[in-house]
Amino acid sequence: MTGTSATKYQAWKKLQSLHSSKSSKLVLKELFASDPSRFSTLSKSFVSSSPDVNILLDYSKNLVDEEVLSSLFELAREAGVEGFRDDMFAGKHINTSEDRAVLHVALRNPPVDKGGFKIDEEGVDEVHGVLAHIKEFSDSVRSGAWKGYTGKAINTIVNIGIGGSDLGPVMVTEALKHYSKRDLKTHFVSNIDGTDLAEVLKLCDPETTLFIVASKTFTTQETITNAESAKDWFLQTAKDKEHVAKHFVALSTNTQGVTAFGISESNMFAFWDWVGGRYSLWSAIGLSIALAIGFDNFQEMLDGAHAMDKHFKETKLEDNLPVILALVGIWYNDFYGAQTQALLPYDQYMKKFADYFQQGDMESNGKSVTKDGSRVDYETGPIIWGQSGTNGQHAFYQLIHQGTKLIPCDFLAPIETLNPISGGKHHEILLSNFFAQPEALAFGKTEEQVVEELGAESSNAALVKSKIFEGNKPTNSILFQKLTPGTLGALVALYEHKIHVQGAIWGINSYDQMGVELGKVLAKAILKQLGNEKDVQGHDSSTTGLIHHYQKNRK
Ligand SMILES: O=P(O)(O)OC[C@H]1O[C@H](O)[C@H](O)[C@@H](O)[C@@H]1O
Repeated sequence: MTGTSATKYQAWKKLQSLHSSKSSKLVLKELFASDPSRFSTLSKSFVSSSPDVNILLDYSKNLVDEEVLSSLFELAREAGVEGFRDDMFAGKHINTSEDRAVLHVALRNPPVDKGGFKIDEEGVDEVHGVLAHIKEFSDSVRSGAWKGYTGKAINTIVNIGIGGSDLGPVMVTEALKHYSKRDLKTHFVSNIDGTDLAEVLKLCDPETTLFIVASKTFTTQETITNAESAKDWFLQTAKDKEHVAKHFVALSTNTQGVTAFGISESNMFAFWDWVGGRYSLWSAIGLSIALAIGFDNFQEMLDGAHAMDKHFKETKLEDNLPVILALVGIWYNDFYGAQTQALLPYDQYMKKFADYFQQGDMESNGKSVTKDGSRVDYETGPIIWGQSGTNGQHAFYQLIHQGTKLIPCDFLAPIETLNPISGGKHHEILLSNFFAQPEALAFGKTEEQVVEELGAESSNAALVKSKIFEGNKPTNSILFQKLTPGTLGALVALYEHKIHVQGAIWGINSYDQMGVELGKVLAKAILKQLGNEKDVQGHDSSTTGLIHHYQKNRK
């Protein structure tokens, strides 16, 4: 079961020996040549009718054969992935270090009599009440019924939050911009750097701006400081503290912190400790999303995620999309030594998708001890990076094609564009690139092809070498129908569950984030010492030197 060191599994040992014995033979060109049905065998669909979602995962361009794949599925079984998944859905406290359930799936779960899972955990029965509150509030702001202190409707939303209280809403409001109410501007302030807030405030009118203070703990220094400064800015004009109620709402699990800040409980949208920050966009933290795209679209996103939850929970491992993504990822991460994983959406609306999963994946699986406290002797979470195609092609793809590093890539694209301008010409060009890149990465270009192409110039041996593409670079291609709220919900849930499966196999706790604490504690101690050179105590000479340099040179 999870908590076990992954190297102890028989299947892990088998995969190690398979890697040594056959990795040189896993050549995509040959694998495809010897099996004309490779695509149909190694591609799987996820289809939902309500909401309408259709996602095809083609994983045939991976360095795997039947034996490797079946050993990977054996690994998942041996590691107890199915039981661990069921424990999550049942509300067991799988976040062991914090003794918490992990129930982002409950946030998008319909009522049990409408086909939802039965989940027993305190707070789960409050989920639909909070959603109703989100609906009521977002409807009233969007319709103009909610008035600011001078009687004007709200036309600007500022979400103040950081990490999971920022990245999800930022990514989704961008991804679903097509569905948004354009006369309601949405801004996000996260950084403690005063520039972030100052630049956003320049775009705001206190009479028509609504601030959402989003913080699970309501203790996060950046968020509370930004929220206090926003309140001061607001009161410079509004004067009376009573007016705060019309312009500030809070999203939090900490009622006491919220009321101490001056926001009344009726303007607070609650969630629960079993919602991890990086899994919280489905909760009250999604209020800015509901405001931007309307509650019905927000609900459709939840429904799309729930459809993926059902797929993950009920589909056998071999046909289970999150499991497949997780296992091929482990193959490269732990046996080929790949350090990173690129997410490359060929959809401009999804330009923040990789940024979002940097926190989603790296904060979840950036761990080096197992749940039972042993140091792992294998690699855990990959470095996640990427950006929208085709921009990436003109920036970093050179290294993916011809560099020395193995970079597994996920390509994602919609079949239908939401903006078929110029008769759909742009989309055809975009998709031709989406098809071409994985093909080029897999099959490359041989020396013979280069020589033939170069003709007379082929006597220049260095030129020939520089134009060879070795190929055999692995990719997944994910083709979905259209970027609807339901589809986005399903895609995000797909990657969430991929992270869960990988964490289960590595035996680590994907649901705490102890690694972000130390820097915060040190910063608080340093903040107290910044006033006076004499107070700078207890640091190494580098840190002391840097602080003194700052103190001597500040104006
Ligand atoms: O929502 P908050 O409590 O303000 O937390 C915001 C963020 O704080 C930390 O950085 C955590 O590592 C993140 O997981 C969390 O999302």
